[in-house]
Amino acid sequence: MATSSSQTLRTPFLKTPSLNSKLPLYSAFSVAIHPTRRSVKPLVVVVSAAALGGKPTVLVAEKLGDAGIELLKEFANVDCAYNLSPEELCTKISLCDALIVRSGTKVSREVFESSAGRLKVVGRAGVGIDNVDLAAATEHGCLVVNAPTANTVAAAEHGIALLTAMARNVAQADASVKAGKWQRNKYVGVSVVGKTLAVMGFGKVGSEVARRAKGLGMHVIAHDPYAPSDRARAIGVDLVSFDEALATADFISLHMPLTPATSKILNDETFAKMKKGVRIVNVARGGVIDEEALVRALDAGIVAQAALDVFTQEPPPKDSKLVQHERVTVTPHLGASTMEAQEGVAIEVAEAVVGALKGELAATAVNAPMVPAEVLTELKPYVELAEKLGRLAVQLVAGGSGMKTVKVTYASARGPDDLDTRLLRAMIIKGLIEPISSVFVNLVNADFTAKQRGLKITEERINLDGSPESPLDFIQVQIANVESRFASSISEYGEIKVEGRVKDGIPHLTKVGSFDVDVTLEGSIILCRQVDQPGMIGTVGSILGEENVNVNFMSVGRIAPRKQAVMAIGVDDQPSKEALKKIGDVPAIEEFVFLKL
Ligand SMILES: NC(=O)c1ccc[n+]([C@@H]2O[C@H](COP(=O)([O-])OP(=O)(O)OC[C@H]3O[C@@H](n4cnc5c(N)ncnc54)[C@H](O)[C@@H]3O)[C@@H](O)[C@H]2O)c1
Ligand SMILES: O=C(O)[C@H](O)COP(=O)(O)O
Repeated sequence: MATSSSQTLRTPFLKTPSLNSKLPLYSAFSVAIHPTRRSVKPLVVVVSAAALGGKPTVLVAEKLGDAGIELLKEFANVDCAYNLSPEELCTKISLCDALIVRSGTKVSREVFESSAGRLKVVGRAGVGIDNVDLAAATEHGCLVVNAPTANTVAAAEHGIALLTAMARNVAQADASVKAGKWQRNKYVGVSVVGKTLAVMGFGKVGSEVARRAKGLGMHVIAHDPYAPSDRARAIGVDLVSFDEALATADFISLHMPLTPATSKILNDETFAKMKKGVRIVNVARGGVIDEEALVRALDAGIVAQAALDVFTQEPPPKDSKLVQHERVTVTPHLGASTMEAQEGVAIEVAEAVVGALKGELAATAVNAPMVPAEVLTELKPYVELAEKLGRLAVQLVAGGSGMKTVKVTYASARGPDDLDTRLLRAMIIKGLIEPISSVFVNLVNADFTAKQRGLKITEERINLDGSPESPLDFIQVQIANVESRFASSISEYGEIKVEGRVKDGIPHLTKVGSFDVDVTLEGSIILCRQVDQPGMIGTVGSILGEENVNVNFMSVGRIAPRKQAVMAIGVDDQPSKEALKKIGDVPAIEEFVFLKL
């Protein structure tokens, strides 16, 4: 195998722009850490900032706390339009960059389709995102953020309020007194002290309910297949199986999300496993209970009482047997409705939406992978390198040869667990796909978009010896089974190959095919293969100079002196067709290609 050497020529008149100034808006990012989260896990969000030319427009489709509206107004045009029909929402959305909702608005696939790519972020001013079609959001590259912490206490307090109100028949007795009656014997309640409460779903709300219930003197158990046992131990709660929870609880309080696995998790079969006379509280989601089965369980005396804040259909039908049931206490989805919680979620969601529109990280993104802040800071220049290598590689593919398999190699001295490559992979996919399609690719939809286009991305690591100071030594992108517009970019194994490194914080192209080169990945690049001979740099340089095209970097990689060489020229401006033709006409130049970054 021929070895190649390289010589680098940096034009002295060129000043190196700062990395940030070179970052395109659509890939700009920074770090945000949510201050109130127990484990701080910022998320990377790479969001189009197409709207940043002017002020973006945020549609607020449900009542949001004033503090959140004020925050949004500092950055965006805010359109507050409540009670929109699904059709009105679809019409309006095409003019909006962001949408903020609570649980009352269905953000369906049609909404994303109607936005025609303009909608970049959906903010859910609360926890549950079951009213947002997450798959459709991801497919459309739309980030979904929520406000996961600010209403936790409100929901837990409401759960406790319902539990105690139910136990003492407060709502029924209140209605009775207002109807002019005085029924002291009818409304004898039950005490909660010493009773067993099963908290189903031991997350944020569930654990706060458990804490409060312990304060009421209840014996608290919990079922949650994913909850850490040390959190339960710290609160003095035993984690038990689903069946054990059902069989031993006097009260059951539901706090799991509505997912395919939890849908109608309380049904005829599971009610039959409960202790006779059990009391049920639901401030999670209506859909976790089979509501007809609950009516049957109430009528059969299995369930003594239920207190419900949430329903399968909201608002529930007026003649709902469940709502009208004498032993059922209901509230209209008020769990998060305290002054404090609404101000909190408004600020939490407004900050996340504004940040996402600016292309920053969102700590509360629900459809983008997590990348810890420190990893992100380190990877920043490599993120740019990854995207540009993808852009270069795809432009080398000859038209009509298709692109099915891409292999990415990361060479690093870091241990395998010490390098998170998801962000890099997403940026390579962005670089590969955007130049050949109208699809906007970001961290949210990169893997999906690649899969949809039948593009198989395989990743490999080369473990290097030496100091693991920098996260990566080089990144290599290879496209297999294609022809190239620049034959010299085909490696000895028959694939298009480009390789790059970060030098002094700047991404460089360091290999094309089997040729070593060295050119900064700024502006655009001309690659020429020529017979190595004196005067070539000058000849091509003066053709570009005559055209007033600024050359920012040049390097020549050659197999051996006076044999074939690849010259890589970084240019700030796009040369005219005539200039490119003149370069092609230089007798010693065997092939050349112009690549836009
Ligand atoms: N009524 C309201 O106004 C109101 C307010 C806030 C939250 N909520 C709802 O309360 C629920 C909990 O919210 P959160 O903030 O505590 O969420 P969370 O994500 O912090 O907690 C949910 C917990 O449920 C667990 N879980 C998942 N699947 C489960 C299963 N099959 N069985 C048992 N546990 C399971 C998870 O492991 C997690 O610990 C959500 O449905 C949310 O939408 C309602
Ligand atoms: O999931 C939530 O945060 C609660 O159900 C609150 O919903 P809301 O914002 O519609 O009150």
